[in-house]
Amino acid sequence: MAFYSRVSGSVGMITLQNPPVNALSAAVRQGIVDTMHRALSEPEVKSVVICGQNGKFCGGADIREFGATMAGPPLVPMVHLIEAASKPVVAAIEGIALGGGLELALSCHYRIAHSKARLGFPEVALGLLPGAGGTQRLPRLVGVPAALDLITTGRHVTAAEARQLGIVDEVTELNAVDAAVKFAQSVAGKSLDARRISTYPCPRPPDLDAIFERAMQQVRRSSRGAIAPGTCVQAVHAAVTLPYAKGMERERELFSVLFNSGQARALQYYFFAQRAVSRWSTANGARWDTSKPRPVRKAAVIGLGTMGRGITVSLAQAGFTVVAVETQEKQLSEAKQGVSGMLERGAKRRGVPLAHDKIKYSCSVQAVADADLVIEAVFEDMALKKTVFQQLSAICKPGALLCTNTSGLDIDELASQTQSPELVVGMHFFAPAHVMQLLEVVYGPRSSPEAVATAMQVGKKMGKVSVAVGNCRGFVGNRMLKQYLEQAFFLLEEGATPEQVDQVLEEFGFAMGVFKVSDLSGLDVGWKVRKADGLVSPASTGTSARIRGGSRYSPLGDLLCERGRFGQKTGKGWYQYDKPGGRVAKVDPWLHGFLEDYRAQHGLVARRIDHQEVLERCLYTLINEGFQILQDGIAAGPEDIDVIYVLGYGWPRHRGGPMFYASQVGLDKVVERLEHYQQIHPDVPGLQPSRLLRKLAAINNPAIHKWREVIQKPRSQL
Ligand SMILES: CC/C=C\CC(=O)SCCNC(=O)CCNC(=O)[C@H](O)C(C)(C)COP(=O)(O)OP(=O)(O)OC[C@H]1O[C@@H](n2cnc3c(N)ncnc32)[C@H](O)[C@@H]1OP(=O)(O)O
Repeated sequence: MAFYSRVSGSVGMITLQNPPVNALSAAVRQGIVDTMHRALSEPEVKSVVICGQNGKFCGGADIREFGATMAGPPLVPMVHLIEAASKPVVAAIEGIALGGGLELALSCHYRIAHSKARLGFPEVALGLLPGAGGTQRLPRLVGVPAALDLITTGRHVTAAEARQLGIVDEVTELNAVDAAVKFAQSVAGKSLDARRISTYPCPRPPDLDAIFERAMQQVRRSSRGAIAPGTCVQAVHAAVTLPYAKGMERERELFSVLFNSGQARALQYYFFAQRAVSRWSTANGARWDTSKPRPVRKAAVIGLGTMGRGITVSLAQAGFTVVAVETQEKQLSEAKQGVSGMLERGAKRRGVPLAHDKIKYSCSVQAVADADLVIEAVFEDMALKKTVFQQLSAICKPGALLCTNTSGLDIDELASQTQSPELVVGMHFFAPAHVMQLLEVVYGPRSSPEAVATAMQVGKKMGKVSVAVGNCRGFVGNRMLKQYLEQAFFLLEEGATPEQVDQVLEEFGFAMGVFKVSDLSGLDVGWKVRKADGLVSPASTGTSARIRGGSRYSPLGDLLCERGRFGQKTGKGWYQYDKPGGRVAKVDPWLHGFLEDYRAQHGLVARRIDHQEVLERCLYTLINEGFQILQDGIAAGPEDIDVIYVLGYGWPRHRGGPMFYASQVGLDKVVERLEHYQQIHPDVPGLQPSRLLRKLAAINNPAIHKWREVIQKPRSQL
């Protein structure tokens, strides 16, 4: 709602009240309309201030209402009522003015912002455009290039930048509501003719066509199939080419297309999914609201390879004191240089102070003795990790949390090397660890709720989106990825090429196809793991080179590694590069010949594989494993999986994540297609639909938020 009060005798004050962000729900919109009428009808009131309760102006339209039937007064007539008011209306912007909140502010005649406020049009991230006049008013106020930038990227601007752009009239370090009241008194009775943004002509720079062409090219490059950014450009174009009223009609038409799109539904689902994962729960019943984290001031990192360096930087930037350990002098000195460079670049980019003094380097593991939390980031080798955990258990102070950055090894096996297995958890960062937002916090059967809560809290302080997951080979992300990779290899055996598979996946919206990613991360990484698992050679002589444990296996990746083709780092992998370390993937005729020889050697006849088969086999097996993970209680809900895939594996956000995507395709269709491929490839277990997937499909595809009711709680692992 919005409540009305009178301050200093002549100022009508309208306060938005809808915690936590004063979103414009039906009740708030109704409240604004009612209180505006009241302020305009009271003769003593000479001017009006609109503000938000609890230091937040307004977070925009109430996203929770988007799925429901529209109730209450619509936003557009509401903002027109304010702009047309005969008394000056001043927006007092504290905290945030986002989306519909900024549109509300732009309909006011003046805007006063607190210096810490952030303003923006983030609708594009929800698959929308600013549909309450934002696309028509902003270009009139700040010009076309700045409006295109803000509306198509959704970026938030500081109060200082908003002042520079002309979005706000004044910035104050003091109480913005008090400042707005004073300001409102000072403009009472003044003409409002020059203050109604909708009456401004839209600036027309001479190179207008080129500006729009560039904007379209830019969004096409960055949007990977998302429709909202390009539609935002079209709406701003209408502001330049049409009179205001017609521009508003065009904005409404374009908004309606987006609002009713599957992409908007996916992005809005994802918005809430990303917030839902912080309310974690584990298979044995521990929960975010009943588990208290331990205080962590001093952290330590063991092993300063690529991952360890990124983790060190991220911890230091988050304000932790860090002990960084690398036992070899030479590697330690290289790591120091590497970390310093990363910190300097980070400080420059983010305009924050350098965090060098937060880090102490050492060659000795003893240096971590008084750390509250230690993250082991040595090579992915169980024997080595076990030794490190035995050492840590002997050295660290009682109560210290011992974490491993393994990307898939057994957390419980590591915990069993220590005297306090309840204090062992996985903290699986994604490369580059100081950039990537995702953190899988992996609890073993013996990890205490307090240990999970502490790792989740540390991740949050590091600016990560932390997702709590159970302990199994590959956890959530890499376990699902295995199925996806496997299908991609099988498709090559059957007649596809890496570029064909990648093109299909990139058209779907992945930033890079599976083979390009594999070249980027290094083919040798998976090879080492497969070797350690004893997969690289057939179990016994006489067993087919393409069978392991009775199931189909493709040795293609192993064969490339045996030839020294590790991807970008060696200049050759699934593609060729102009030099080792080169970035531009080029089709490699050698690889095509190699695939032909391989097929001939194994009696495989290449066939034409269409787009649909590539997509279905790669995605549906990955999704199927996701259902198996839910069934096993490794992830608490589909949101956890979707957030992991969007933030860690480049799944296109406008498709919501793999589980949401499956819900949109229809679970019965996913089952049907998996069964179809399973009949053709009975030796591929990943094509066998999981029990949970079948169960959900059989009860008529319940909405994704209902799945948790069907997922059986696995028995406690404790
Ligand atoms: C005609 C249509 C015209 C306009 C369309 C729009 O206005 S669309 C909405 C545009 N606004 C946004 O996109 C803002 C979205 N919110 C945010 O970016 C952040 O929440 C925000 C406001 C920067 C605050 O961030 P913070 O990290 O402090 O908190 P958190 O994100 O965890 O949010 C706290 C809870 O508030 C809920 N919430 C936030 N914004 C909205 C909203 N616009 N509508 C409804 N609910 C919102 C959020 O879900 C959190 O609640 P939770 O229960 O944890 O999910």
